[in-house]
Amino acid sequence: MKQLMALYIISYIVPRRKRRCYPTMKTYNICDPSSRTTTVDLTSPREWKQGVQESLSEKPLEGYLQAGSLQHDAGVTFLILLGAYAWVKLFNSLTKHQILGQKLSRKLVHITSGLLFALCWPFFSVSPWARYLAALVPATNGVRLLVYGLGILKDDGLVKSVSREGDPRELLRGPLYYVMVLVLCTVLFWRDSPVSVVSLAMMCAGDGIADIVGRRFGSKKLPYNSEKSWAGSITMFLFGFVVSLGCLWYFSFMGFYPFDLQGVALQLAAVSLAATLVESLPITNRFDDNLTVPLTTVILGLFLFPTRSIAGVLP
Ligand SMILES: C/C(=C\COP(=O)(O)O)CCC[C@H](C)CCC[C@H](C)CCCC(C)C
Ligand SMILES: Nc1ccn([C@@H]2O[C@H](COP(=O)(O)OP(=O)(O)O)[C@@H](O)[C@H]2O)c(=O)n1
Repeated sequence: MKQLMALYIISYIVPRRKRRCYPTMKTYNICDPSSRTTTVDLTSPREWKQGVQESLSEKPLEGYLQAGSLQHDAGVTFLILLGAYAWVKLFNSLTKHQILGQKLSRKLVHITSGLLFALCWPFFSVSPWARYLAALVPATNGVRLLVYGLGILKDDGLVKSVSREGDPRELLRGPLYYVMVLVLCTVLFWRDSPVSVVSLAMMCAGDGIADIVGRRFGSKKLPYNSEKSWAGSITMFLFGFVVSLGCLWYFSFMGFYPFDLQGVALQLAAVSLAATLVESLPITNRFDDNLTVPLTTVILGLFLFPTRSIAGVLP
């Protein structure tokens, strides 16, 4: 019985539509249900950009899953909301049983939550409202952070797993900005552009690992910022680059845009370097990293990566 339930859930989550297939190699094919295929030879960043524009210029498949889309997407949203609640609860339990320290717990939630959320995007249908249903997940968590951060309700477990010192008002800064960025990246860029996942990878993985490594191994401070260290910044650059690359590969594997290592490596390195430099600046007291890092990535990413639309509207 349990196996049947598991099979039903998995079959429910993975959209019942033919995935676009981009083999992770020099060329990729767009194979959509009308069995039209386009093969573009990707040998340079320009070709990669042209290839992505062409693949993204395909009209969303009309009528595909339209009938079942809303139910499908609502079901996926509900499952992710449950997952989000359980994920934070898990870290609350690890902190409560002193398996994880509060600071490390917060950073691991910081690194994993947004990435796991973005990795669920392919399970939504091609419907135009999918992104808005998906955005309900971070938006709901934002309301939760507001309610507990303002002290309207109390949840010591939530506060302990996402705050540094256990002060509920901490939820109204970093964590709240974090979920706001998730909402904006979901609604504005969704699966239409690499900018969304690269921005989340830099905010979640890059900025998150900088804290963990920097606190432990950051004895050599930066010349222009005694609060930040070479170890933290170098790790942010490298980990942010690798996780961004992994996210692009994943979305290519799931059929959303082609992946060409040669085509994206330089762009990703530039974005990761820019985000790392901004994060290292002595401005954290006035501008939270959870805003400056994704903002830097989006601005540079819009110039470097092809974007089919912003907020679902052709530019
Ligand atoms: C602790 C967090 C940010 C703090 O950042 P910083 O100030 O230390 O730089 C992250 C807060 C996460 C939030 C409470 C929960 C977000 C859940 C997410 C939208 C969905 C995750 C779903 C997935 C399936 C686990
Ligand atoms: N580039 C960096 C970033 C953080 N860190 C370390 O991590 C701590 C927290 O960094 P942060 O203020 O950016 O933390 P969040 O604002 O990301 O939560 C810093 O006080 C440093 O000890 C570092 O050494 N180098």
